[in-house]
Amino acid sequence: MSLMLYKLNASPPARTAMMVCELFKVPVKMVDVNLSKGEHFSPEYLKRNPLHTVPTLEDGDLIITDSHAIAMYLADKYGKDDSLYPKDLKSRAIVNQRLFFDSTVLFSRMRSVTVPVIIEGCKTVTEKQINDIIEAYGYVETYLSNTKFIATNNLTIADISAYAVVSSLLFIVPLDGAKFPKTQTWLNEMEKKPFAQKYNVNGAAELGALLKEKLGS
Ligand SMILES: N[C@@H](CCC(=O)N[C@@H](CS)C(=O)NCC(=O)O)C(=O)O
Repeated sequence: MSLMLYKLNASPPARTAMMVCELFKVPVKMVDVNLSKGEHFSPEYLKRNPLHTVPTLEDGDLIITDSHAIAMYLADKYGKDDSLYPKDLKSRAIVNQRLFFDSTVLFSRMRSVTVPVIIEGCKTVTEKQINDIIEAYGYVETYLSNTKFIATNNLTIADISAYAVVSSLLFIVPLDGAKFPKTQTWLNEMEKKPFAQKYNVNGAAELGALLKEKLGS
């Protein structure tokens, strides 16, 4: 039986889940949830996910409602080896930390812009929001100065989730490649990957266009 992934292409966490499904060749049926039509507030969707967010993964009677938890679960269930989500205790702890960094720093700084602009009709991005995003780029740069990828010297699921968000943040604050050269190189490398071409590039551009339209810029 195939799994169900409820998603929206413009959503960075949904794109993380989509890319992870692609990487692990998960037998999944992807279903669009149109947030602008309020489909995430339908009684059926709220029953599935009381947080009314995308992505939501359904695997039989198991429902997971966070992209990071989805990535961890799919890696454990479908990973052929442990390279994308190491089993070694210390490496796994670092990957987990970077996933939580994505959730609590990168994505939360993105959401602090997208909610007011897309949902509440705010027409400006404040200097504080811009500085917070630049600070977040600095954290990514520091991580990438210590290892080739964001958590270890190999690609892991932490790169997928951070990439989905950073490639979207660029539409709010372009990356200064001279100031953040490791981040620029990492982004370029990530963008070339087939899973990114298939499930990230267009969705990020869609979000960028939506932000531009809402900001009237
Ligand atoms: N921590 C969650 C965040 C998911 C999230 O906030 N998704 C946004 C779209 S990018 C959403 O569904 N927003 C609709 C809402 O909050 O009502 C994850 O990583 O999956």
